[in-house]
Amino acid sequence: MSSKSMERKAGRKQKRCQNMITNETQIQCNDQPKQNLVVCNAGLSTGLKNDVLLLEAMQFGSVLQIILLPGKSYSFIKCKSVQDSVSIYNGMNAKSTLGQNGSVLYLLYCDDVPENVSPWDREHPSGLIIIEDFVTELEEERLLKRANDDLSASDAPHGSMKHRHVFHYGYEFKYDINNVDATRPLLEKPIPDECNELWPRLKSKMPTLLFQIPNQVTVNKYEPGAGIPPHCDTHSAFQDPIFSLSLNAGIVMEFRRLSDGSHVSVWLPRRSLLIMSKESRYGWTHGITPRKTDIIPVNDGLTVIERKLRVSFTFRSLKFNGCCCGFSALCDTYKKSQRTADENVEKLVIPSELELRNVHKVYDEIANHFSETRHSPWPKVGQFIESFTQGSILFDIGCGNGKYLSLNASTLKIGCDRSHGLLNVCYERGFNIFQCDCLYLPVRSNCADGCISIAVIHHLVTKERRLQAISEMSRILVAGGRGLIYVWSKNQAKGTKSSYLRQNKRNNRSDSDTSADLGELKFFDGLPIHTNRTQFSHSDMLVPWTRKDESSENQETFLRFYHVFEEDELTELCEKVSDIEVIERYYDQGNWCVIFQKK
Ligand SMILES: O=C(O)CCC(=O)C(=O)O
Ligand SMILES: [Fe+2]
Repeated sequence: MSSKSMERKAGRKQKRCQNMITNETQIQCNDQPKQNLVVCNAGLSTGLKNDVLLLEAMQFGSVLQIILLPGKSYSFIKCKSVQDSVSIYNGMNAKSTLGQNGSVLYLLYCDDVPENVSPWDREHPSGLIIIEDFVTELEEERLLKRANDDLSASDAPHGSMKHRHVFHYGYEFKYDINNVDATRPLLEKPIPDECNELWPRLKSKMPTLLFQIPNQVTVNKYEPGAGIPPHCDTHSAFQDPIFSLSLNAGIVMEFRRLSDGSHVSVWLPRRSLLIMSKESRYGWTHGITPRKTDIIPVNDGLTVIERKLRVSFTFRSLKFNGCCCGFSALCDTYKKSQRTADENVEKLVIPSELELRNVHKVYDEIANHFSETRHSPWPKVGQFIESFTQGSILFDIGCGNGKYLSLNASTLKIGCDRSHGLLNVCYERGFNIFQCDCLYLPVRSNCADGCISIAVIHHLVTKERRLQAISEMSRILVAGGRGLIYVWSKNQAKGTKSSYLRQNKRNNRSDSDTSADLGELKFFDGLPIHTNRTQFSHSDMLVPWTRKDESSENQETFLRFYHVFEEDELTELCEKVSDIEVIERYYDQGNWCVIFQKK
C-alpha cells in the first residue's frame, strides 16, 4: 500500500473513532488545540496501562490525570495547560507506539474529560472497613507457611475448586449446604496460634468495633485467574462482622447490592484486613471475578495489574439463634420464616416483596419526617401501658419512633421495628431497641408480661401473615400476659369522624398526609391508591405519604401498603390463635383495637 493510501486509511479509522467517542461520551474532539487530549486507539480494552501512558506523556508535558474507561479502546489525558497539551500532541500523535501490537497512537484535542464513572468512585458499602498493613511482613510469612503446610499435608479433605484451594480451622464450612455443622468442631484443626495476636491488635486499632474472637477460619488459596462467585456468607451461620486477611497479594473484591443493583469494586491491598460489618455483611454480596489481571485505582485514575497467587484467611464466629438482621433480601432466617407463613397462601404478588417495597423501604425513606408527625401517645394505649405493675417486661412490636417507650417508668420496655431509619430515632432518644420483623421475633417464648402492636399488622399483605404476627405476640407472652393491637379501620366515620377524616381541609397543607386531591381512583401494580382523608374504598390499598421539602417546591410521594380492617375482623383473627382470649375490643379514632390475654 502506498504511504498516501495508508494515511487515508488511518484518517478514516481516526474519524470512526472520533465519532464513537462523541457518541459514547458526548465529548467533542478535533484537531484544534485545547487543554485535554483523547487517545483514539488505545485504552483498557487494548491492554493499555495507566502508568505506561502517563510515563510516555510526561516526557512532553505536565499531566494532571489519565482516564482509562473500563472496556474502552480509547483514553483521555487531562493536561495542565493548553501548552502542555500541544507539546504532548506533537510528541505522541502518529509517533508513540503504545497502540495494540505496537501500532502508533492517534490523538485529538478535547475540552472535557469524562466523569470517572467506574465502580471505584462509588462509596464503599456501609460498614465495610479496610485496615491497611494489618499484619507485618514477618507475620504474613508465618501465616503463609502455616497455610501452605496445612494445605499440602491435607489430602484435600475439604475439597479444592478449580484453581482455588480451601482449608478450614475450627469448624468445616460445607459448601454443599453453605453452612457449618456446629455440633462437630474440628478438634484436630484448631485455629492456628499465629492468629492469636490479631484480636488484641484489632481491639486497640478499633476500640468501638464489637466483635467476638473468631472460632472458624477458612483459608482460600487463589491461583492467578481464580475467583470466588458472588455470595453472602450465610446469615444464620455467622455473626457480624466477618474478617478477611489478604496475604501474598492484593485483590479486587466486587460488592453488589441486589435491591438496587449497586456495584462497588474494592481494592484489598496485600496484608490488609477487610472487615465486613453491618450492611456490608448482611445486605451485599461479595465475590472475586476470575481473571488474570485487575484494574485498580492509582493517582485519580485506573491501571491494570497482573494477579499473583493470593492466600486469604477468612475469620468468622458461629451464630446459633437465627438471624434478625433486617436485610431480608439475603437473609436465610427471614426467608425461612416467610416460607412457613406463606405455605398455603395463594398470592398474586410475593408478599414479602410488596412489604419490602411499599412498607419497609418507605418507612426508611420517610423515617425522620414521619417521626416529626408522631409525638403524642394515644391516651388509651398509654392507659394500657400504665396498667402494668413495677418490673413488668413490655415489648412494643413495631415501635416506630418510640413514642410509647417512655411511658410507665417502673417497667422494662423494649422496642423493635423493621425500619433502620425509625430505630435510629429511637436510638438517639436512648431507648432499648432491636431490629426485627414482627413475623419472627428473636425473643424467647413466655417471657413478656405485655406487648403492643400499634398500627403495624395492617401493613402485612396477607391474612396468614397478620395471623402469624399475632401468634408471635402470643408466643412471647407469659401465661396471663396481655397484648394490645391497633389497626386502621376501613370505616373511618364510625361515631364521630376520626381525626383522619376531620383533617381533610383542603387548605391545610402543613399536614403531610393531606396530599391527594379528590379525584378518580388510580392504581399502582394492580392496587388502588387511596385518596387521603377520605373513606377507604377497598380493604387493600396503597396510601400516599407526601414529603414536602421545606426549602424547595419539591414534593415526593411514597406509597404505603395498608390492609384496613372490617369491624370484627381483628377479633376474629385473634380468636384463631388458640392460646389467647380477647378480653376487650373497641374503636378508637379510626382504629379497631383488641386487648387479649394469654391463657
Ligand atoms: O478470599 C476472600 O477474601 C473471601 C473469601 C470468602 O468470601 C469466603 O470464603 O466466604
Ligand atoms: Fe464470603
